[in-house]
Amino acid sequence: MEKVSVFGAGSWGTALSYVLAQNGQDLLLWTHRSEQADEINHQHTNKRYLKEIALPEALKATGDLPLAVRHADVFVLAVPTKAIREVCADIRENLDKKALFVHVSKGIEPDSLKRISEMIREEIPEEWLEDVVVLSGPSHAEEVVLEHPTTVTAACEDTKAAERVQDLFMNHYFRVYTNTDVIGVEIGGALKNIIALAVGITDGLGYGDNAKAALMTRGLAEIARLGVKMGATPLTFSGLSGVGDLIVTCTSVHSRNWRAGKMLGEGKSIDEVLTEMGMVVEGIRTTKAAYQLSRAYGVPMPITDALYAVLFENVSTKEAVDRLMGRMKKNEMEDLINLL
Ligand SMILES: NC(=O)C1=CN([C@@H]2O[C@H](COP(=O)(O)OP(=O)(O)OC[C@H]3O[C@@H](n4cnc5c(N)ncnc54)[C@H](OP(=O)(O)O)[C@@H]3O)[C@@H](O)[C@H]2O)C=CC1
Ligand SMILES: O=C(CO)COP(=O)(O)O
Repeated sequence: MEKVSVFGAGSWGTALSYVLAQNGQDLLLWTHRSEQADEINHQHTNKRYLKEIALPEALKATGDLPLAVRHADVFVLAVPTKAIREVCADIRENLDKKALFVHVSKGIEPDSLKRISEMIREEIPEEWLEDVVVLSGPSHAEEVVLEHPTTVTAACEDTKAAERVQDLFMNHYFRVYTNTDVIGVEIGGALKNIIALAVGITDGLGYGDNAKAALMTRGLAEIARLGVKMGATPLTFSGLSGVGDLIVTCTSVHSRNWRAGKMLGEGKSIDEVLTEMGMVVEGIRTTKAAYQLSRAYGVPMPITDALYAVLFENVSTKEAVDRLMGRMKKNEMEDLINLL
């Protein structure tokens, strides 16, 4: 049994706490809302994020961040990318021992263009940081808490650290693999949200499965192109955190990114979509970061460019699709050959 604190009690932090509590880990879930901690401790629900799901009684929550830091040797960060630095800074203020940091968020920071493991390493002094492991893959919280079979990957250059995380989470419905390609796993997990937004848009516009397959296939090509230029292993993109997560996010009604895209395609504004969603839609900020990354690395990313134009340049969704279809002709394998 390990002492684990999860930071962030949204859908994913709560679902992962469900798994950890069921696995018999000594688990504490931190939320910045103390009334939510009360609900989890006394009613064993987190209705705002997971509706009527009954949480295990062993899943204890707190609104006291210093207590959560003192409690554990393993910290699981489950807040949106935008909140990672703030939560790390609060943890840092209370640290007095080394800890293993696990992050489960899927995004890239615009402007700095940092991946989340890089942000954590910038915020937590080396003397307190045992290592950083990323846990990622096709895994909607709503299905994990129903104990439906789910597979993810734990990535760290140090295989032993990845295996420790594998042992923490693995059970009969939550299967965890390991991987040493942190860059590939983080890039795949973050950038699939862009493609899910784009697929949602085409669904909202009334286009069919041909458009969906086109975006998923060419989306994976542009994600891999960028990822490999950044140092990822090409094969990672055919794994759980690559094509696996791309499939689940582009095809599931649970995906906030897909749902947001669909509403945009139906003609709603970004503000209307975000208000209606009430949960994080990571792909919006990540589109900005990926647009910047494509320029920084000199990698063409036409789908990202089209979505950027919709989100930040007021181009209509229909016009963005027409621009994508009207691009110059090319050989399908042209850039992919270089990945081998
Ligand atoms: N949901 C899923 O199935 C999966 C999500 N992920 C990733 O996990 C990450 C978290 O997503 P998810 O749980 O779904 O998001 P949600 O929107 O469901 O929840 C986010 C949680 O973080 C809290 N939060 C936001 N900002 C802060 C802050 N500054 N300090 C403390 N807490 C904060 C929110 O609090 P409040 O209630 O006050 O807003 C909320 O509890 C994302 O990067 C997502 O891509 C990965 C795999 C699966
Ligand atoms: O990453 C996810 C599933 O693996 C969740 O995707 P959404 O954030 O689009 O809901």
